Amino acid sequence: MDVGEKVYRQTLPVPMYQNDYNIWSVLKNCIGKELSKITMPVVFNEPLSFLQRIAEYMEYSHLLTLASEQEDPVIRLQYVIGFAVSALASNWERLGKPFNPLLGETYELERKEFRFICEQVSHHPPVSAFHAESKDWVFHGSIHPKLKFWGKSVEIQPKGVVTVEFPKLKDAYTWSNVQCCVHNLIVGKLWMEQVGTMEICSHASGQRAQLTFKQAGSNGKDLHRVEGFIFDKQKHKQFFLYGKWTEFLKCTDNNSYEEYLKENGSKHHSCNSKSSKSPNDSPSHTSKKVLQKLNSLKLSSFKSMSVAESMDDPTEIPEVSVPRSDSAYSIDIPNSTLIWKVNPRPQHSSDYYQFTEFAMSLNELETDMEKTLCPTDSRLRPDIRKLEQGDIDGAAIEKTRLEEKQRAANKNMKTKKIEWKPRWFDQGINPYNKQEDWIFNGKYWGRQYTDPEIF
Ligand SMILES: CC(C)CCC[C@@H](C)[C@H]1CC[C@H]2[C@@H]3CC=C4C[C@@H](O)CC[C@]4(C)[C@H]3CC[C@]12C
Repeated sequence: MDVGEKVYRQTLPVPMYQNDYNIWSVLKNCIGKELSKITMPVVFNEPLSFLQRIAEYMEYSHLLTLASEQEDPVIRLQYVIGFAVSALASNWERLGKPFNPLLGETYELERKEFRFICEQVSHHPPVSAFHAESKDWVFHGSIHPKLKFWGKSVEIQPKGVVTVEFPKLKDAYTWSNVQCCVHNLIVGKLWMEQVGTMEICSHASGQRAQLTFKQAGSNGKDLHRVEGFIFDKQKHKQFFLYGKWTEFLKCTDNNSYEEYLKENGSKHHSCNSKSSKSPNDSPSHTSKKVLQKLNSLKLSSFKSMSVAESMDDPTEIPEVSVPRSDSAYSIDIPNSTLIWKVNPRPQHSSDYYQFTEFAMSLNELETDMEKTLCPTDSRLRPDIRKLEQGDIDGAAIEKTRLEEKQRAANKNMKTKKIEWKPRWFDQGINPYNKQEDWIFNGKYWGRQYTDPEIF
């Protein structure tokens, strides 16, 4: 470490309260609701706001700096892909629910390499917009998490676009996030996977990468696995990428990969046209046994779920168990380079909501920070602070108070016909892929806040 480099907190004030409540007893009342309307008892929460959770994308931001230093656009693209995959790593085993951000809530993070700001720009539907910048790159986007219940599992689709720009290089990349599935809502131990296809486009070079986040599969052998290709402008496969979003990402040229396939064909034959189709075209089906259980729970709001469509799928793993990844299956293809590797979790992580070291630091009120912090910053939320300190009852009281305060404020605005306007982002169109997006207005760091009182 450099002398004088800032040290951030590496743990929380107290270990978490270990609850053994059944999540289904709460969730059965939430079927069909959107994420911002799901209120769960605070014991299911982790002491972070969803805005802080988005800031966790930044843990491996050095990959963007590395990318900005590359002259070869295809190597640059490799690092951008590494960054996109690395941004998901902190989700591994994180099954606590982050706090729903209040409308107008903000979260800033200033680190040596970058500064980051996130704002809750809409409450119904919930949309969070973020913008990070360093001297070499800009990373921004908006996220609207959409929830879909499938009975024993829930699928969360983080709608929205993310963009990386290298202004000096006049280069830009966009992609959208894959889906996140949480399993075993009714019985068994919760577990999570990221599934779907991620397409990363380089708008300057016309190159494109397609990555498949695989479903664990019937024997769990593909648990957390990511695979895909970089295509050149003529749509020829140029590089093969492989790894796990929880561990690492490697890259090799397509010739080495094909050579490897010829020699090891039967052992490793994924990522053909069949599996590169989104594995999530058919979300997990609900088996008869589970259906019976659901019926016995007499769910009134059950109509909104499509559970009856395909009742038993014999190929499916029983969802009550957590699949184990077959690490022996880890492949190492000749001429590979390691693009990204995960930081190990702190030893005490399981007593602290499975947080990474980076996550542990996010709610820290650093010395003198209060003097400059925007009054709507997540760090100043009393419910999150109380949970972090182990005061479950206090956190619950504060959480209810804040939610009621927000409801009253919304009602008040409605009667006065005032429309909420986010302070730091404007609704606009993404210049690269023309999708709807939220654009940073640049004013936050001037620190002239005209803050609404939300806490
Ligand atoms: C059972 C249900 C209702 C509770 C699940 C709560 C947790 C596990 C859910 C709720 C919202 C989810 C997040 C919503 C959006 C994103 C952005 C995406 O880029 C990575 C995954 C991530 C960060 C999800 C991780 C899992 C998540 C935090």
